Amino acid sequence: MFKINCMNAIANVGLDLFTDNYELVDNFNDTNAVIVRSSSVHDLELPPSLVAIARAGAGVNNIPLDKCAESGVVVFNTPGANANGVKEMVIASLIIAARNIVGGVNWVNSCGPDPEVAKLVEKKKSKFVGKEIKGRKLGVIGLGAVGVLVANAANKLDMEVYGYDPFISVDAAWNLSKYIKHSKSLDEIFRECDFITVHVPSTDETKGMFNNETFEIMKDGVVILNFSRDTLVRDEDMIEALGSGKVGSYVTDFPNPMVCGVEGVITIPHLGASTSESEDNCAVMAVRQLMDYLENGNIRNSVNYPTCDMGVCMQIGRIAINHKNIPNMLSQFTSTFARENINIPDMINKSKGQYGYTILDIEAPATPEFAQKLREIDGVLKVRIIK
Ligand SMILES: NC(=O)c1ccc[n+]([C@@H]2O[C@H](COP(=O)([O-])OP(=O)(O)OC[C@H]3O[C@@H](n4cnc5c(N)ncnc54)[C@H](O)[C@@H]3O)[C@@H](O)[C@H]2O)c1
Ligand SMILES: O=C(O)[C@H](O)COP(=O)(O)O
Repeated sequence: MFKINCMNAIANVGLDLFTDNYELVDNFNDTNAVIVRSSSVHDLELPPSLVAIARAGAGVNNIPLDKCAESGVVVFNTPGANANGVKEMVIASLIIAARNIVGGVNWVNSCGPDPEVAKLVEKKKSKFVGKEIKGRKLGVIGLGAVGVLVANAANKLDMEVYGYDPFISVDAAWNLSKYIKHSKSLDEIFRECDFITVHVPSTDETKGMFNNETFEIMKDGVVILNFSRDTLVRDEDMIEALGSGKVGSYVTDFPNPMVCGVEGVITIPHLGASTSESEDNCAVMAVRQLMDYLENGNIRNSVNYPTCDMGVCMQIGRIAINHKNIPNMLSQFTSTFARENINIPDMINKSKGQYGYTILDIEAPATPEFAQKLREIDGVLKVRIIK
């Protein structure tokens, strides 16, 4: 029986995939696997029973990836599963910002049940004249699952779209419309664009990429959309840039005490992926990946361990080993079985950065004694008996 702890509400269509061999538990401390959305895992002690964390979503900055890898805990995410939800929100936000819709709606609401409201609206609506997005320049920073969809959709709305992503994947490049201008530098995006939307992960490299220096390069009145993470923007610099008119409007999906209520900021309560479709997609993908890992040892869409797929075990036994990516691991694993005269008809060994993963199918039952011998090898982080 596998114990699963959901740290956030996860869509039933995903949870319903769990068979009788799974139990949903409230306690993080003796769970085998966790499903999480944006709750932070950083300050939690990882229990020895924990083997995997599935992020039902894209961003994994709420999970201590290295600490997990070091404890043999595989972290998964669900690439692309919520991208359409975010794309639609970005397109809505482009128009909301260009047309001062929030300002107009707030003003009408402030009129209360005034019997003259219809007349008043016609008299005062000129205060809320906006601009159309057609023909205006949009810069898309990060052309992954979300960025590509945003770039293509904005192009179909007749915007002139510039895209920047020095690490673009082959798949993303294939999916990108030929009408997107390829920017080779961030400066080009900053210099040329009327609207800039950012779709990169929060990392040490992307942290604070919107700051006084980069605002300096931008056009006056530029509109910035942030559906990635608040860490990408240096808030004090943003507030200054809004005050001086350098930035015309800042739409962010990540309210924090610095930007909430500041004039020119449109704060959305992290709703980019909050659609029933995105929630369902993420839940189904997260649960399928977890089940394949728990039942077969296979890894798909992990952010801290390599992709590794041996299908379903057709041999008598299977053992999965999370370990450091260092010399001599494999020979130590195979000799553990050779000493007992046990054949290994199939195996796979993959690595990602500092970490490695090996699945061994053996012609004998995988016993706790074997597992213990493997655990004692230097560099081994976790050993699981799959079958
Ligand atoms: N607001 C929401 O609800 C919501 C939903 C989904 C994702 N997100 C955020 O958006 C981010 C992107 O999501 P995604 O699904 O497109 O992820 P993704 O991994 O598919 O795409 C990220 C892209 O950013 C690129 N990139 C990385 N560093 C870069 C840099 N320095 N400059 C330019 N490009 C860079 C990568 O090459 C990749 O193509 C996530 O990491 C998450 O933080 C937010
Ligand atoms: O990174 C993501 O996938 C988004 O920020 C969505 O987060 P959520 O699952 O908490 O809505």
